[in-house]
Amino acid sequence: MQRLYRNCYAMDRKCYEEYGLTEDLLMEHAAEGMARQIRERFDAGARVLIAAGPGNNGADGITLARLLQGRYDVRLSLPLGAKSAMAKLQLERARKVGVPLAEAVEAAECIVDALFGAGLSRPLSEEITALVERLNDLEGFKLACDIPTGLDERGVPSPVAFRADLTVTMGALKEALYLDAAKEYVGRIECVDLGVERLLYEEESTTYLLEESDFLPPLRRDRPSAHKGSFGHAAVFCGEKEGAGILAGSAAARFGAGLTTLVIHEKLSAPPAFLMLSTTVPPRATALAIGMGLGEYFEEELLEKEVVDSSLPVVLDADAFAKPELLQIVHQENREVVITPHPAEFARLWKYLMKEELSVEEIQENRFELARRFSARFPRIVLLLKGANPIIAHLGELYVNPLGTVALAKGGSGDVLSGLIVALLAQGYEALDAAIQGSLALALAARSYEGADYSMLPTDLIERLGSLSSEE
Ligand SMILES: NC(=O)C1=CN([C@@H]2O[C@H](COP(=O)(O)OP(=O)(O)OC[C@H]3O[C@@H](n4cnc5c(N)ncnc54)[C@H](O)[C@@H]3O)[C@@H](O)[C@H]2O)[C@@H](O)CC1
Repeated sequence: MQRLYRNCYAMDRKCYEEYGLTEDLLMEHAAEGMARQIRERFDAGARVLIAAGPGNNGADGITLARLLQGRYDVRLSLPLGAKSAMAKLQLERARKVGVPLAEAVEAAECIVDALFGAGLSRPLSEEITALVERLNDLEGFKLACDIPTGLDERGVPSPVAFRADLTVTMGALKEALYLDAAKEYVGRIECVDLGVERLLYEEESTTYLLEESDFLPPLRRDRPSAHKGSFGHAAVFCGEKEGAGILAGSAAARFGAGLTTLVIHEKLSAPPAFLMLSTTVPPRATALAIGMGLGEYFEEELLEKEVVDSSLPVVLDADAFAKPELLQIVHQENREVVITPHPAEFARLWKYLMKEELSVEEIQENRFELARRFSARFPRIVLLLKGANPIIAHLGELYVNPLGTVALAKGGSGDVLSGLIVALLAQGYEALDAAIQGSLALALAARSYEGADYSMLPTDLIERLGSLSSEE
């Protein structure tokens, strides 16, 4: 797990005030971090085009030009000149070592975007937009300095933003790089130390980035005398769209629940043989999941009695967010509760609980902030806000999972996720751990799928659950 920050200003200040470092020193490390990435990828003589802006992001780029000059065929483009004091100083140094200025943007094996970073404060002009488009159209490897040009401090992209293969970010990881929309632009992300170890640079944070190594597969069955009752009993409500409930139930069984029952309204056509059926929650159930394909089958009274009045850990998903009777659960703060809305469902939930209308676009642009606000209002509830980079919120802390792939963009992935979470709740995991591990398992299962990304089925995910490891 790594820490994420809204910005690095306070930590930069600490470097100056407490550690006696200078801006110059920090910048040298920033540029050296980029140079290292380039040296690892390109032989001497390769052409490197660096587009540098007027501020300190540009100054990082100009410093990089100096570091590479002599070994590479460097071209430095300064479309807006050098304006900050550091940019001017770095340009003077770059000139002295003979860095050539590019008249126009020209083809290169490596293209570095150092136009704007953390300081982007207004929309890109037409001239810069056209420049970024030209850079995007070039064929070479694309490296963004700190933050791709065009992403604002939240990570919201301008209509045109630099599309990087690699973003080398300075000092610490920023939330903006992990907004869903930013995933189109950032490419791989590497963080560079700025003259002190990251441990000394970083301050406390309440936001974390999940990594592959955080995944712990469900407990192995290492007690030979154990029986099915030792691994919990997941009860999954299976409603109108019965496929959703069957997927969730199958995922729960595959992810280790000792018993899984589909709670149904009437007979199912052909449930998998390993799932049991019941019209009520079995008395020995240890966790519930409800909402996936639920529709209108179940009477309100039954839901109240079997789900709301129960104290069992519960996952609420999909249609559950359209049922006020089920949403009472969000106020049951002594219960293990995981809610897994996608942005449109979160909008509906927000309106109901917070009495405020939000569009899906507003939610997507402010995912971190809204997840924080939700958690401040309902601290005990575990929120898993779905998206390209799902955010899990609990007690004011956020956990971001960047590991999922676009292969998951298919109906049924969310049903599998609910199944994973309820399987872990049934086995006794706390809600936060169940949400984190379920989310990681889903992402790792998708990454281990070898077919074309458009072809993955939810059942492919379920198949892979038995062989997941964090080394994948
Ligand atoms: N301690 C530090 O401050 C460090 C800063 N570093 C670099 O400095 C960057 C931040 O530098 P700055 O704060 O100077 O910010 P930027 O260089 O990102 O941009 C600020 C400059 O661009 C102008 N500007 C903003 N939006 C514009 C727009 N749409 N069109 C035209 N001009 C626009 C501003 O007026 C200002 O002159 C970081 O992203 C990072 O690359 C690194 O060198 C590490 C240390």
